[in-house]
Amino acid sequence: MKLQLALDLVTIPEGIELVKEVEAYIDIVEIGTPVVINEGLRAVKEMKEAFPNLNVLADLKIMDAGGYEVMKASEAGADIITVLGVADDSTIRGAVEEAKKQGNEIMVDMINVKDIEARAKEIDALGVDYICVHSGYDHQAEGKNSFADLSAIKRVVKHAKTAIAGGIKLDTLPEVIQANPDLVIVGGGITGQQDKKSTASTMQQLVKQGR
Ligand SMILES: O=C([C@H](O)CO)[C@H](O)[C@H](O)COP(=O)(O)O
Repeated sequence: MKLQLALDLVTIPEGIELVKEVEAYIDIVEIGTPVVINEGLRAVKEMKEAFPNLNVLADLKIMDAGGYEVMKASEAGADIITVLGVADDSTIRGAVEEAKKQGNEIMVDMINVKDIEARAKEIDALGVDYICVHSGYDHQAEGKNSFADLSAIKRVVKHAKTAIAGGIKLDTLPEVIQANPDLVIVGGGITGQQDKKSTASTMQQLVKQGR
């Protein structure tokens, strides 16, 4: 099981400073959608240059032009790129094809997918690398989480790795780990803490106890 840090509400220099603090405790650093909107793919490039040994995920949440957008993110240095589960199969196929060419990985974000189990089964057959259940900021504001969705995809996904994101904090991490995802994604649960280093370190220890 691995830990991904999501950077959403920071500038590039703030993100780099933050990763310096917790680099030893994370496996993947995510350039969040708001950062890509504010700063462009330059944020991916600068993060990869600053931390060549970390995997960098570009959270583009691709909805169309899968192949083209994966190509641009790959040029910027992304190792993993996100595509939406609600996108058309042709978009996901294009993204997978391009990522394979570039030696990168595709994560499908299941945010707002209504029939999680059925769609996860279809997406798994498209050859993606990760399927991620996700309660976004707006769902979190309504008190929702994705813990049940994680169990649902674990029942049907046979090939892809599974991931979970959305409002995960130190106190809810043990429940997440029990469901045994391959990857846990944490944003505010680390970036919003006073002591980011010790929070990330404790989270890493818990995640490592999972498989
Ligand atoms: O993808 C995300 C969200 O849609 C905003 O871009 C976040 O990276 C994801 O939710 C993880 O962040 P936290 O919810 O703060 O843990």
